[in-house]
Amino acid sequence: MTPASTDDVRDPTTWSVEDLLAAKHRGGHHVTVVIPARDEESTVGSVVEVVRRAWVDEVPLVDELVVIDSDSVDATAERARSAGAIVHRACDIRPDLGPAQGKGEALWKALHITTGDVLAFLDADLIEWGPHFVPALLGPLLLEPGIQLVKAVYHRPLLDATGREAETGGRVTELVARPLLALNAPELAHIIQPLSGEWAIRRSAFARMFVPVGYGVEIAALLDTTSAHGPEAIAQVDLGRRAHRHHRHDTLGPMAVQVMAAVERRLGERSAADAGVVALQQFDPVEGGFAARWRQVDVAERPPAISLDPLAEVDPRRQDDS
Ligand SMILES: O=c1ccn([C@@H]2O[C@H](COP(=O)(O)OP(=O)(O)O[C@H]3O[C@H](CO)[C@@H](O)[C@H](O)[C@H]3O)[C@@H](O)[C@H]2O)c(=O)[nH]1
Ligand SMILES: O=C(O)[C@H](O)COP(=O)(O)O
Repeated sequence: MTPASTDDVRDPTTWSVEDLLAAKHRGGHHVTVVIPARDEESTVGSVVEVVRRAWVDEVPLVDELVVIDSDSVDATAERARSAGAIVHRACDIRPDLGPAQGKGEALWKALHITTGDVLAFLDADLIEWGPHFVPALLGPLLLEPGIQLVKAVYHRPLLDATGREAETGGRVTELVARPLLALNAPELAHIIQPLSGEWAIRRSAFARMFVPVGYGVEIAALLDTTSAHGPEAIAQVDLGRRAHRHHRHDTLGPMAVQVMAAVERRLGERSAADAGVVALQQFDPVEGGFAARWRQVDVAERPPAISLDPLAEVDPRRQDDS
């Protein structure tokens, strides 16, 4: 097997926390970590706590730690707040813009209430991971001015019900995202985890993008960064190993639709996605045949945040300077 030797995969052990703090100070950067969370009461508290202890309390690398509560019906918000995060409900941010639900919506809404010029995203369902994720994701943005987007690379096991490693995970990655990139954007085929939920981006770049409200947000950010800045503006960082909660196969269908719709939009193709909602029909085996089950999959996109709020691209601490 060829090792992950693509030239752009950074080894985060080659920079120190002192290097990052110095670069952050020199560049006048303000760093925000955003954790989107929908019904993650069992894990969000520990994700917040680990980041807060390491990078807010002990080392001043992260200036703002925010959880966007994405329509949770469990105790996600309470757990995140008591672990030390600032918590906003996605639906309470700019309610004048109308309702939408999904992971991309949570990240897009974060643009309207956060202050960092550098944004790092972490999923809230992480099981195996570590505090090193944060400085690793931030490194290329703080140390290399030409980098706009940083994607995490990791070994991602598929865990069975007992937590045992059954095989390699990333089912939508392998069956949908990677084939789509091979067909339509071969200049991104070297991205090892195109759908990784752990990524970092400059506010100025993210605020200029159309953002799919659902799980299309990662592939859209990759394609849009490439269109605006070229593939060389994307760095990958090796984070080691990461495990998360797995979806059932049938709930990955809507995720796949959202990833495909985001790519189709960027190819300028007309498709069912133009309607904003795609009806996905799935089938359950029942006695004597199959029962159809319909899922309405939201493939809408939010416009660039700066088109609604010109200040969304500016670190709000600096707005008074102008
Ligand atoms: O409506 C939603 C759905 C999910 N999430 C949160 O988003 C993160 C990732 O969601 P999850 O359902 O765990 O996604 P994965 O199955 O892990 O999907 C992978 O692939 C997706 C498709 O590209 C990415 O968006 C994910 O970040 C990436 O981890 C988690 O913190 C969720 O709580 C929301 O905030 N709102
Ligand atoms: O990123 C993906 O491909 C999906 O989230 C599925 O991941 P999993 O197969 O590791 O659960």
